[in-house]
Amino acid sequence: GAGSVANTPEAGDVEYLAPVTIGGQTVNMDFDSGSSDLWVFNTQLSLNTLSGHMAYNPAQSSTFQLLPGSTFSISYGDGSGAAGNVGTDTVNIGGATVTGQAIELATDVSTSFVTDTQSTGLIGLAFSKLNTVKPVQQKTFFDNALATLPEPVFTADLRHNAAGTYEFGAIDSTKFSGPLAWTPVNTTSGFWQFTSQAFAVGGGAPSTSVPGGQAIADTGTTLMLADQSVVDGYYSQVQGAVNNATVGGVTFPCSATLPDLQIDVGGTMATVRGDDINFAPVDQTGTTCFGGLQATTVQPQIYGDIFFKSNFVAFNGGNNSLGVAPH
Ligand SMILES: CN(C)c1ccc(C(=O)NN)cc1
Repeated sequence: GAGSVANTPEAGDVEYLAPVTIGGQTVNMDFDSGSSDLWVFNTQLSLNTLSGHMAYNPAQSSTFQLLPGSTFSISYGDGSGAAGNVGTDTVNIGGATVTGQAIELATDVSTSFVTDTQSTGLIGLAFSKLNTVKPVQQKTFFDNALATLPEPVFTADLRHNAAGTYEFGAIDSTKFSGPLAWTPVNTTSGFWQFTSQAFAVGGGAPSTSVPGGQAIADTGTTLMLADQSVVDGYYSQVQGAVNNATVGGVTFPCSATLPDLQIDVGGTMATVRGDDINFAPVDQTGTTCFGGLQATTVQPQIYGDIFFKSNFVAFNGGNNSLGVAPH
């Protein structure tokens, strides 16, 4: 059946957590459409590492089974990562249930995961070809659930500083305005990748072509990382915007009025609200603010939570497409 859970932004909308029940144990996890491993903090980790975290205890689950000899090791775009061993258990997300789901048990996690005490791990929702388990690659929760879901979809409804929803198996049309604009997904990279070749600022004339012209929909990335041409074009319209090497990206006066960004998603222009591009102050005085839109020098571009705060997104694993609408 379908399943729906509330998600909650951590402070500053840095990441969005939602409850997942594994072998009867409910933990909060980071739903990540930009990776394909489900890994958890668990009782194998040291007490120091576990301090402040919830943890999954396989010994307390009557349905846990170890996968002997299986290991995982994952690293993310920001240099963070985790590694460990693997078992299977029953996973239930708001009623959507999978038995025999690969549960990757971290025995090593990088610092940023240790300090992020509200998160018990990640649930990867990209394509299973990116899963890192060896010797036998494992499937994502969504892949395993596909055949049993009423509709082969999951949806992300992320909001600024407010509860939203992750839903499996249904599209709740009360969560967005107007029709969903559907775009085909190129699954070759293993990401939810689509064509994004143009942009406009504050309703101005659309740009011509953005180099590379590809982007992925990634709920596990906080910001929106776009080609330099998009970043330059956008911030040229923001008084006082500068590339601030010290803080590592574009900043502007917190008093600036930020224009909306229109960005191509498979041929339809989606809007990212200017307010959501004012990400956070960089100093205690709240004078200088850090942009939610930043540059990436690599392709594809990464449309993270900044994009999702203005756009409801449906991920269709039946025909490999993305549906986008303002919310
Ligand atoms: C350190 N943490 C919480 C991360 C979580 C997710 C990611 C990521 O790139 N997801 N697509 C990176 C880091």
